[in-house]
Amino acid sequence: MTAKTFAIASDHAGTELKAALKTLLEEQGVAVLDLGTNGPASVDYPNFADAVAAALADGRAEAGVLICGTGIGISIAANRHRHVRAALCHDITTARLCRQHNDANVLVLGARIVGAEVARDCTLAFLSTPYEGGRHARRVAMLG
Ligand SMILES: O=C(CO)[C@H](O)[C@H](O)[C@H](O)COP(=O)(O)O
Repeated sequence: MTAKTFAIASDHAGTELKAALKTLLEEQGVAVLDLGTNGPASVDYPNFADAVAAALADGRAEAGVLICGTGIGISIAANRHRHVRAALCHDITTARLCRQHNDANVLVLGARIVGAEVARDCTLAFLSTPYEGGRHARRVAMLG
């Protein structure tokens, strides 16, 4: 992943994890565009998936991180956008493989499912793993 700027967003279930991952990304030299939410008030995850998708579409960011309680709802919402390949990851292996095989451009995490350390590992793997291309390129092209 060669992204210089990551867009990051969560619903109310993911604000604490979002803050931790924002710091982690910044420590890795990545600029972070924080698209909310930033408080405990209950919000609707599709709006935050749409915000990250818009940031990718207009070039404000090259990659994203999305967080909700399970990661499921916000993944479904993000993947309705044709330019988004959002991967819900639960471990370092899926975070690595979604980059190598799927050229995922959005990492999705479930804040109520994975612990903070696993989420950090997933983020670092996502950030450091390049897309392999080759046989995967044909398949990824079929997605869009
Ligand atoms: O939509 C979800 C499941 O795919 C997310 O996990 C949400 O964060 C969750 O549904 C929010 O639940 P809450 O009871 O309203 O906090």
